[in-house]
Amino acid sequence: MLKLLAPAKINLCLEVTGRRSDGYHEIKSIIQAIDLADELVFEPADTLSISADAPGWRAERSLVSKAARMLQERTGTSFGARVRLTKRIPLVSGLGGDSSDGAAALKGFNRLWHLGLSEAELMEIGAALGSDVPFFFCGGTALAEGRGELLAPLRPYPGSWVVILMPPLRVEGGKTARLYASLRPEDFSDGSLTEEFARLLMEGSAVPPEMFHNTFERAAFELWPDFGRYRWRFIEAGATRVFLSGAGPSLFSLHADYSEAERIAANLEEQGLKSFLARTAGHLE
Ligand SMILES: C[C@@](CO)(OP(=O)(O)O)[C@H](O)COP(=O)(O)OP(=O)(O)OC[C@H]1O[C@@H](n2ccc(N)nc2=O)[C@H](O)[C@@H]1O
Ligand SMILES: Nc1ncnc2c1ncn2[C@@H]1O[C@H](COP(=O)(O)OP(=O)(O)O)[C@@H](O)[C@H]1O
Repeated sequence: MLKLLAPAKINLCLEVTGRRSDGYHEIKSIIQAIDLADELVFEPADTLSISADAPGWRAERSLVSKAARMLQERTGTSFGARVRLTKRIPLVSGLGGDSSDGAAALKGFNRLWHLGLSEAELMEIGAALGSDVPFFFCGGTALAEGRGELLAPLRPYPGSWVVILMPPLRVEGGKTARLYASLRPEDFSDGSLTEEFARLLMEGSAVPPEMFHNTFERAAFELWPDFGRYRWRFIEAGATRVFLSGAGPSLFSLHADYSEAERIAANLEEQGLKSFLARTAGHLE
C-alpha cells in the first residue's frame, strides 16, 4: 500500500500579464504550499477504481482519473489500482486541491505501476493535466510563470500560520476559466511586483503587506457580490489583512503567532463559517 499527501497552496502574489494566443493567460505568481492536505492511498488491483470520502466528489471529474488515463495512454500499461482519497481541501476553492491530487496521482501510479518515469517527465505530463499541477512537484515557495507551469523554487517564505475562510458561495464548475475570461485589460500588470516579491524573498528581506497583490480581486467581487461581506467578517474575526487565494473564493490571512491565528479561526467558526488553520510548508523532498 502506498500513501501520499497532496498539500494545498495559496497564492501570496498573483499578476496576470496578458492573454495568450492559446487561450490561456500569462501569469507571474508566488505560490506557497501549506500543510492542509488531501491523502491518497494506492493499492494494487486488477481494475482501476478511484473513490473519495467527500460528498459531491465525482471520480470522473477529478484530475486523479485523468492522470491514470494519461499514464495508461503514454506507457501502454493496463495495470489497475484501487485509489482512496481523503479529501480535506475544499474543492474548487482557489487552494489547488484537485490539481494537487492530480500531481500525487501521477507520482503514485508511477511508483505502483513501476513506470520508471522521471520527475521531469511527470511534471511535463502534469503541465498537460493543469497549469497548477507542476507546482506540486516542487512545493514550498516558488515563482510560477508561463500559464503557471514554469516554476522557480524560491527561498521559503518565513514560516507562518495560515487562517483560511471558505466563504459559503455558490461555485460552479469552470470557475477558474470564468474568472480568467472576465479579466479586463486594465486588470493586467507587467509582473514587476511579483518579481520584486521574489527578490525580497531571495535576499531574506521582509515583504510589505501591500505587495500581496491578486489580479482576480475585482473579478471575484464582480462574480460573487457577497464576497465583500465575507472579507469583512474575516476582519471582524480579528484578521488585519485578508488575501484572496488564486481565483478564489477562499480567503486567507497570515500570522507569526499561533494563538492569534487560532483565535481568528475559532471566531470564524463561531460565526458558522468554514475555516481552516494551517502552516506554510517547505519544499517537497
Ligand atoms: C487561478 C490559479 C492560480 O494559481 O489557481 P486556482 O484558483 O485555480 O487554484 C491557476 O492559474 C489555475 O490553474 P488550473 O486550475 O490548473 O487551471 P487549468 O486547469 O490549467 O485551466 C483551467 C482554465 O483556466 C483558464 N486559465 C488557466 C490558467 C492560465 N494561466 N490561464 C487561463 O486562462 C483557461 O480557461 C483554462 O481552460
Ligand atoms: N465534484 C467534483 N469532483 C471531483 N473533481 C471536481 C469536481 N468539481 C470540479 N472538480 C475538478 O476540480 C478541479 C478544480 O478544482 P480545484 O483544483 O480543487 O480548485 P481550484 O482550481 O479553484 O484551486 C478541476 O480539475 C475540476 O475538474
